[in-house]
Amino acid sequence: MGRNKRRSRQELISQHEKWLQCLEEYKTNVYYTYQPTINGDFVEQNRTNRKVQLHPANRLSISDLEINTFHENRFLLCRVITKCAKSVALSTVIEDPEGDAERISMYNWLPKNTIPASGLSVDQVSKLLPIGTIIAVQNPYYKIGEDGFSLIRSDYPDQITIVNPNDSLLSEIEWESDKEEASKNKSKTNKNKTADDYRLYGNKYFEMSDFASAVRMYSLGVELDPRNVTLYANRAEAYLRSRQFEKSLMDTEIALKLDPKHLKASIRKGKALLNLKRYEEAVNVFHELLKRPKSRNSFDGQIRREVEQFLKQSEMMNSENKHGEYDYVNIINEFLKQSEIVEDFCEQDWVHAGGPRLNHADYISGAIELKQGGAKGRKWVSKQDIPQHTLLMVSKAFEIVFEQETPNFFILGNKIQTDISYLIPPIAQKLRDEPELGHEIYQLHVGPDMTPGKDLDEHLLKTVDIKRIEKLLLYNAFQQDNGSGSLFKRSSTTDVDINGLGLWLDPSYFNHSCIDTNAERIYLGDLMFIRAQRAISKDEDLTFSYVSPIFAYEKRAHLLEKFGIRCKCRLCEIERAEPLEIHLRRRKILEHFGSHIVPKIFLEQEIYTYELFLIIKALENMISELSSLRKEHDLDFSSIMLVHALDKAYSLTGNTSKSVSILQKIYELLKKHNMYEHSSKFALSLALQHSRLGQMSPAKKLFNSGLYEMVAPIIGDFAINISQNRTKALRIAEKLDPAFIFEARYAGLV
Ligand SMILES: C[S@@+](CC[C@H](N)C(=O)[O-])C[C@H]1O[C@@H](n2cnc3c(N)ncnc32)[C@H](O)[C@@H]1O
Repeated sequence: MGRNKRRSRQELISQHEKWLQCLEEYKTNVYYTYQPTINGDFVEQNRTNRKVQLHPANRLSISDLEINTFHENRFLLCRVITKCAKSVALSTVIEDPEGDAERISMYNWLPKNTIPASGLSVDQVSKLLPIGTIIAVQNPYYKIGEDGFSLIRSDYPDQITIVNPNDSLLSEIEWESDKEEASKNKSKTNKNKTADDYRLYGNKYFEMSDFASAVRMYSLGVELDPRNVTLYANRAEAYLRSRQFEKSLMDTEIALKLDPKHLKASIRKGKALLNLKRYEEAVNVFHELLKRPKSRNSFDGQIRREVEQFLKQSEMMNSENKHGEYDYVNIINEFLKQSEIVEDFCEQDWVHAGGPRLNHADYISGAIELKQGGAKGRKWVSKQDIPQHTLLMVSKAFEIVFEQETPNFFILGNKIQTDISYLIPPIAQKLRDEPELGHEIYQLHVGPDMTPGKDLDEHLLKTVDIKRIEKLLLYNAFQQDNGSGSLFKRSSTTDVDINGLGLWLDPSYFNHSCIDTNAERIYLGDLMFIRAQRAISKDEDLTFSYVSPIFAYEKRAHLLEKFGIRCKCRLCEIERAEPLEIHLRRRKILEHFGSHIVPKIFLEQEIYTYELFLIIKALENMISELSSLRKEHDLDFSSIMLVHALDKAYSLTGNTSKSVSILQKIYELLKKHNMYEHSSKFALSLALQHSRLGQMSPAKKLFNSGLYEMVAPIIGDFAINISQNRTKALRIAEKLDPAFIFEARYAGLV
């Protein structure tokens, strides 16, 4: 047997810690070859994934496990005692109530495409199953690993249930290691601890930002003295810091019952309410607080100013939430401020400060409603006629990961993009902290293989179900850089180039269409603003495009396939019906454009004058051929980028007059389809071209149109000929594209 024998708890932990250190140091350099099974998952044997009833009679201990045995219909109750590591499987060390420890490898916890090595840091991965999490491993398999030591293996995330500490399953369970810890503590000096001792311990942990331990200490204090107001008030703050807002609110309410005038408990109650999106109640709490006389409870100076600030914020969020009134100029400023690049003194480098998460409220217009319907499932529908550019919805991301928050690796030469595996750990953590959120998030579409959220029972809605989170992200996550909505991408001249991958709940019920959409979205940091793209009639299904219609059919179809969508919009139907030769020819032209012309024109490769003329000729021929391939000219989006390149090439030669007519044609096409994100750019380019030709009157008209088309999707409809409005629009445009507005000023258009 020798090496097969089970290792001690200490050996297991120290071995695992070495492994964690190795992962932290080498990150993606650890490369694994792997052979996925036919269905693509890592499944060792085609064993059953039958659910086991979590009844004490079915419980196993580590000492009951037999090597090479699949313990069908049994479950192992255990607790995580080390941080999780992720290579191919997620691995950690667990203990059972009897005090035995063993390592466990859990497969298929993160999507396959993140393997080899996902690039998630140890801390990010640890959010999946933090230390102390109690799990029930169903149908555990016990085996000898490649290193000759034993391990528990689980192949299906839905076979691992995270057990709530209050679950009745645990009522009879006593953890041996807790008893040992308690007796160790007792044998030390702290035999007669008081509630106040625990308060002080809690405060110490709090100062070290270990909020979970602080909560534990305050709770021990509460057990000794259930009427101790300070303990509840302190625990409320520790809960706030760990973003457990329901629990925080509950503690503030107990504290305020015991002492209705408790200042800190009241402030914390307001903060918890604000975070729970109960804005009006938060306003009332802060408002009441400010009525207090200045001297009371030393309620003046700094604290009073803080409460005034919170009142202001709650009032703002309340009005945003109720009336959809947002201060766009301020929000854009906040966004830019939080997107700034700052100096990292440790690394002696310049880095992004972190993603721009903006503190603003959600809003849903009363003119729309969520309905169940047809083959596409749930959908937003207009309840009345809605004018163009009306604000339909504002939504803050449930969770978002910005590019610069993830290490950008190159594995075998390919940049690994932010993918949904980065979102799974923070969402798992959020649901663990606030299980009530499961109600909302689990209603999202999860594809055909899983039970719909509406059919899940109350208990399942409160569990952390990794497989379900992965699925719902596959169908609902938005990539900000997918060709629509990323506001600052409109300009190649701003420094701001921050994209995130996020989950927005209410916007997830907008269905897709490539063209003929009636809604459009833009992002500012983690906020998504959705407006009516055109005038909408009563009872219309509301749609926006998940992928830009400017993408070629093949690319759109490929992206949409991931959502399980075979799009039936006008554009897709026409393109699908086109003969193969036309497809191939178009693809060939676009490929040639992408590989030969884009680098010269857009990526600023060196270019000689004679080359420029050759490129212009080639582009003219390509544009004319693309146009002849598409009979419905109002749907000829394929040459948009080519026209853009042609315009730039003409500008480089100094021959402006030639680009005007060709730009004009594309501009009209884009405007016809209300594609303002692109049309505004063409209008502004056209304005500059006209001004270069000395045609100031059309130049100014086009400049105004471009300005309107750029700004109206952000702030809503406005009369551009009113000077006050124009000034505001210019202020916003200047932030989005400072270089362009500078040029326009120089050309006398502003
Ligand atoms: C983000 S969700 C949209 C809300 C979804 N209808 C629901 O009931 O939850 C995306 C899913 O909606 C459905 N869907 C959206 N647009 C569609 C379309 N144009 N054609 C078919 N199905 C569509 C697909 O099932 C897709 O995976």
